[in-house]
Amino acid sequence: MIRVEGLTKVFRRPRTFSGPFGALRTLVTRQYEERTAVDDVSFAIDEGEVVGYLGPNGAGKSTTIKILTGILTPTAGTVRVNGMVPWRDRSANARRVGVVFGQRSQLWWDLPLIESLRLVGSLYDVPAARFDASLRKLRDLLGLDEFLDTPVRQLSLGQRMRGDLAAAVLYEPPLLYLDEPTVGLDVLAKEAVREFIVETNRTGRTTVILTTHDLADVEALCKRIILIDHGKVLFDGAIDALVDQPRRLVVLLESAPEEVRGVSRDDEGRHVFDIHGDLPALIAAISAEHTIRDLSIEEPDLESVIKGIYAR
Ligand SMILES: Nc1ncnc2c1ncn2[C@@H]1O[C@H](COP(=O)(O)OP(=O)(O)OP(=O)(O)O)[C@@H](O)[C@H]1O
Repeated sequence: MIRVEGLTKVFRRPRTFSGPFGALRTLVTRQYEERTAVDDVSFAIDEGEVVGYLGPNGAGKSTTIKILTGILTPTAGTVRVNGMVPWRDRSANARRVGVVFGQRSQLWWDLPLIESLRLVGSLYDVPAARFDASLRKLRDLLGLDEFLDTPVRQLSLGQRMRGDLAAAVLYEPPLLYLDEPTVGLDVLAKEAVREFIVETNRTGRTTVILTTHDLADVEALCKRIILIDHGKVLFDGAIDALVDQPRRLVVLLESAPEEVRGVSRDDEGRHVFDIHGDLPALIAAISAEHTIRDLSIEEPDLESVIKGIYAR
C-alpha cells in the first residue's frame, strides 16, 4: 500500500542575522542554510497495518507525512501510496486518504458539525445513500448526536476530535494518517478515540499511520513502530520483539567502581544488569564484593526501550 525508498527532504531557508541591522543583512546577503528533515528513509506498509511513526520533536515525522499526503515534494527518493505518486496525483491521492491533525481542526469553524460533514461528503462526491449510511454508523460509534448541530468553534476538544475523525473517515478511505489524535484529551476521551481507531481498522481493514508522543496510544493500537530521529530510521519492527527483553537489576554501589562483573557504570553512577537466571544469586555475588547502597528491578517497558534506542 505504501512504498517509500530513499526519501529525503532538505529545507532551504534564508540565513537570518540578529543584532542591529540584522533584518537588513538577512535581506541583502541572501545566504541560505539547509536542513535535512528526512534523510534517506525507506519503509513499506501493507494494507490493514497500524503503524506508529515515532520520534522526538523535530525528528522529521510531520515532514514525512506531508510528503505522503502530497502537501510537500521531496528532494530525493520515491514514494508510492495506493500506487500513486502523492505530490503528482494530489487530488486522486486525497480521495483515498483521511487525515487528522490533533493540533488543528480540518472542520469549518463557523458551521454546525453536521454541515461540515455534509460539505466533506459533497467535496468527496459521496453518493447520498452512502453518506447517510456512513453518518449513521459514525454517529453511533463516535457518539456525535449530542453535538451534531453545534458550531465547531463551540465544541470541546474531545468533541472536536470526534468530529474530525468522522470527517476523515466519512468517505471510507483505505488509508488514515493520524497526527497526535489524542493530544490534550482526558483519559476517557483518549480511550474513545483509541477504540474508534481499533474499530475502523478492524471493520474496514483501514491502514493507519499514527504519529504520537503518547506511548499508551502506541501500546493500545500498534503492532509495529518505525522510530526516527534526525530524519533517519533507527528502528522498524514489531513492538513485541522490542519489549521482549530481560528484566534488569539496577544497583547503586557505595564505591561506584568503573566496572562490576562485566557491566560498566552508567552516567548516573549505576550498574544495570540483565536478569537471566537466579536473581538472589546475582545480588549475593555483587554484595560479596561491594557494598550495595540501593537496588531496584526494572521491567522492560516501551518508554525505557525507546529511550535506550535514542541514546545509542
Ligand atoms: N517548512 C520548513 N522550513 C524549514 N525547516 C523546516 C520546515 N518544516 C520543518 N522543518 C525542519 O525540519 C525538521 C523536522 O521537522 P518535522 O516537523 O518533520 O518534525 P516532527 O518530527 O514532526 O516534530 P514534532 O514532534 O515537533 O512535530 C525540524 O528541524 C524542522 O525545524
